[in-house]
Amino acid sequence: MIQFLRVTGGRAHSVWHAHQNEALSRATMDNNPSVCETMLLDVPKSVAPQAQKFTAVFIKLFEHQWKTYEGQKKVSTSYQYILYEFYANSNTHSKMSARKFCVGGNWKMNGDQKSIAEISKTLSGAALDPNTEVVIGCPAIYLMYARNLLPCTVGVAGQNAYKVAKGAFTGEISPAMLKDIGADWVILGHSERRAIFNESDELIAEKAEHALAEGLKVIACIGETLDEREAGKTNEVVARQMCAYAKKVRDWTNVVVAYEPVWAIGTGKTATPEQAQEVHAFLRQWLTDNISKEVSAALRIQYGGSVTAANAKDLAKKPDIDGFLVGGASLKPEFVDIINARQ
Ligand SMILES: O=C[C@H](O)COP(=O)(O)O
Repeated sequence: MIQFLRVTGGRAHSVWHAHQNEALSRATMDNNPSVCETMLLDVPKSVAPQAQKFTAVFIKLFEHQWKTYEGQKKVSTSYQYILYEFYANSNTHSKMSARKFCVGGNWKMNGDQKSIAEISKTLSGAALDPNTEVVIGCPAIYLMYARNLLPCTVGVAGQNAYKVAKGAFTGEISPAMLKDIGADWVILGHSERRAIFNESDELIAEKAEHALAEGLKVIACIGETLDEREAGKTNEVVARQMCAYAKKVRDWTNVVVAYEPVWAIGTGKTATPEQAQEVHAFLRQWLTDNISKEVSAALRIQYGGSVTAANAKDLAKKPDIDGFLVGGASLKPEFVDIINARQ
């Protein structure tokens, strides 16, 4: 991927270079820098759509070049600096985008037909970052309704599913049923299921095993309580929860882990980006040590717990945070900004 982006970036830059003289002379003739800017911005769009993320860098490149062209000085120094920044930026971005950012909205036991229609309208009318995968965890009774209203690019998740396909399990739903009505994901092991409905690590792992076998993708939740954090047991707790999943999950391709510190859920008390990153980095290392380097590099780890539009951007900058699982804010228009946090 890094090599691909280097090549793409390099190719886009070569074409930019080929156009810059013409652009600058046109701008000079017209005495109008915007002519030059328009021409240069067209280059990455036409040559390398994959490199559109670097548009901001091209604007910067243009600005520096224009200033130096006017002043006829330090052209090569600023040019080298900008190129350095361009490639540094490319590498950072490629590392971050190796795992597709994934934002889940967990509506929990909220919503009715009217509010679901409104949220769906907001999401349908918004420009959602195409580099972010979006999944909505909807109450089971509204899943089909939401599926029909949400943009087709948005996945739909059940918030629970039992560990067998069918039978005498009054009140339960199965992964097969979720798939049958168009859901492609299921959220399992949420702390509310663990605390209120007494779901054990083992039951949650069995549910994950069965859901994966039925072809659903799984958001596998983990996270420590406040007491556990204060007792210095955060790593021990999340490792125990991961161990339970690992006993049942053979193929991690369709799994996203959601790290949700229980003390941050619905409390307005978000983990700082540093606190979240620390646990995510621990999980990444745990995956390397206990599963494989490949799984560790590819598995997406979401952060959940009082994520809002105000804190999403800073959290999203952390290298091991690959998305969010959002509760309250996913019911509001600000969910769009959370989806677009990496932009
Ligand atoms: O599944 C989502 C989490 O429980 C976070 O909920 P929250 O964003 O309302 O804190």
